[in-house]
Amino acid sequence: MTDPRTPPSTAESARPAGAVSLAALRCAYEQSHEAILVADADRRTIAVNEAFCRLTGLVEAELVGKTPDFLPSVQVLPQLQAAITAALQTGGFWQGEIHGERRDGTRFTRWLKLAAIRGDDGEVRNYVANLSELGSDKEVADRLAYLAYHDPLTNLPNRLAFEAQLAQTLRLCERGNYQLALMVIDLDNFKNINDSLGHHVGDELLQQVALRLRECVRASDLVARIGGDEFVVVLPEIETPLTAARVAGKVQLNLADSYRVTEHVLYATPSIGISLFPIDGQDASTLLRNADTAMYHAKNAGRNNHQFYTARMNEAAGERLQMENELRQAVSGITPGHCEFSLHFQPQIQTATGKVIGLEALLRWDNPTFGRVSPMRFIAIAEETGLILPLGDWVIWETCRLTRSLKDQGLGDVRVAINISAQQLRHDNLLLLIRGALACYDLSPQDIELEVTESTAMQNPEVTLSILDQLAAMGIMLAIDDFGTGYSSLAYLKHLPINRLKLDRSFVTDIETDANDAAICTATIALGHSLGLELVAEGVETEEQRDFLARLGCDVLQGYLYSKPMPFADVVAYLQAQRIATE
Ligand SMILES: Nc1nc2c(ncn2[C@@H]2O[C@@H]3COP(=O)(O)O[C@H]4[C@@H](O)[C@H](n5cnc6c(=O)[nH]c(N)nc65)O[C@@H]4COP(=O)(O)O[C@H]3[C@H]2O)c(=O)[nH]1
Repeated sequence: MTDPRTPPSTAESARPAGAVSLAALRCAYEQSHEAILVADADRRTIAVNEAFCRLTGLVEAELVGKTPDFLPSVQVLPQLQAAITAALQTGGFWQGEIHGERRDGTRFTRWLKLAAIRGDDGEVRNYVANLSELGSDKEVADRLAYLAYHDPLTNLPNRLAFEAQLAQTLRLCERGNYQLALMVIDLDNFKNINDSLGHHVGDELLQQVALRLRECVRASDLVARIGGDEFVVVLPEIETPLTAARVAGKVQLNLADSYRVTEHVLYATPSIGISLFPIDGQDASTLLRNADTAMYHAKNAGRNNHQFYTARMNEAAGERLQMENELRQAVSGITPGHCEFSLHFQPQIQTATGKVIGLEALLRWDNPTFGRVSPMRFIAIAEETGLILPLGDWVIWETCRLTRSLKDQGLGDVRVAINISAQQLRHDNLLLLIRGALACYDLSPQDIELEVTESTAMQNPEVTLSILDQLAAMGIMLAIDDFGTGYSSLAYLKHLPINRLKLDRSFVTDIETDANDAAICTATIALGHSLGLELVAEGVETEEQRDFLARLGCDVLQGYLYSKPMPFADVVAYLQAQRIATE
């Protein structure tokens, strides 16, 4: 199959050079029934043929030297204009249906083919626009082929075109004994950007990414968009895997640069998975599956990196599936007598007094097959599968039950913080659920606090704001967790009804040795205070960190220096010991 982006080859390319005179070409151009416009590299009209003048009702003299763009009487929608520009830059060609108006006000519809003509140095010399009637079998076929094989946003080949071209390239590689590399590229953070800044920003970002990707590879390499923020690059005939690694490095570097979209400066680093033909697969679907697996490993390895597929990764994928099944069973098997989940609690200490003023509830999962599984791991799976909703409900009810138990033991002067994930926050029943659990255990809203991560708070700002407003109106304290790791700005946060910022532990860890981290902590504490927020530092492990944070005026400290998260029975003993010590 031919790339539908490729302009149909001219008859000239099949003839010996010089066989067609310029005069003959001029004549063909003049007598063509199709309206033709030729522009220079700055998109200023140089010439139009008679058919063009007939179509538009304009004369050549009115058009020559004129911009904007190719077709003065044709209205091109702004989105279409961006797509045309992107297509001309990436593939040198665009075609599609357009609507225009003649001088007399009547309207016309035509099929436009637009080609960028480049000189030997690769620079654009001219643009040629060709407008033909819709409706001939050939045009309809061209049009359908174009739409079927293109991603309309970036004008890159779509998944269908990619699969067909990859299959064809693989046959050539097989015959020629060549190696081929397939890269799956996923944008880190794209969902965040799309959710928080809107689809139009997301769309434009994807168009810019498509352009940068094309710039990273040769014209003969295939670049396609196969899903929302998922792109693929195929490098045929590579000598060694090192070539693929080099290109991946280049893609990382290029894509990691900032993007300017409307008034926003954005960052969207890539996670890249690479599979190689023939060692990682002989056919398109195996290669794609394996590159995808490698891409997930790149994401887990901290994003913004590339990973080559290895057979070991499939074992890990198998393990991931098994864990998902176990988690599903564990969630559905929660009964009063049997539960693989439990809550641990970590104290929060008031810096000024050294008193325990709060606890953070942290979920634990002990599974017969996997043993104790880190929440970083199983919560990610629970979020991907939707299991976080029933699991999160359980955490809320269990926290309230144990908070009641603390009160009954005379230890009720601490507020207990609960982590809420993005899906829970946006689920209709959250408010009802919290009201129900508080009422059931005879607690007041001030007995608990909800923590949402910075990135959760940034998603769908309008919806988030409305939910947080309702929670705040109930009298529930709200904290932003992992602060400093996401995209938010304090300017946005000041509109949220929050009480606390939790400084991410990655900044606290190196607070004494890393000047940047110290500066971030200092600035965040000062700015947070100026917005009337309380600052909580997470991950305080040493006395030096404690003293440093105390000097900066951090209000509350939490970390191994005071205590690791502990089971409920231990927390009761801990609080009792604290109480005796301070009495
Ligand atoms: N190295 C070090 N680590 C410290 C220190 N102090 C506390 N930590 C750890 O830091 C994490 C703090 O919780 P988080 O930021 O909310 O991060 C939590 C939270 O995002 C998530 N999580 C835990 N429980 C729940 C839950 O019930 N619901 C939801 N949605 N997420 C939860 O899992 C994450 C990890 O939880 P944990 O493994 O319990 O890890 C906890 C805690 O054990 C320290 O001094 N040094």
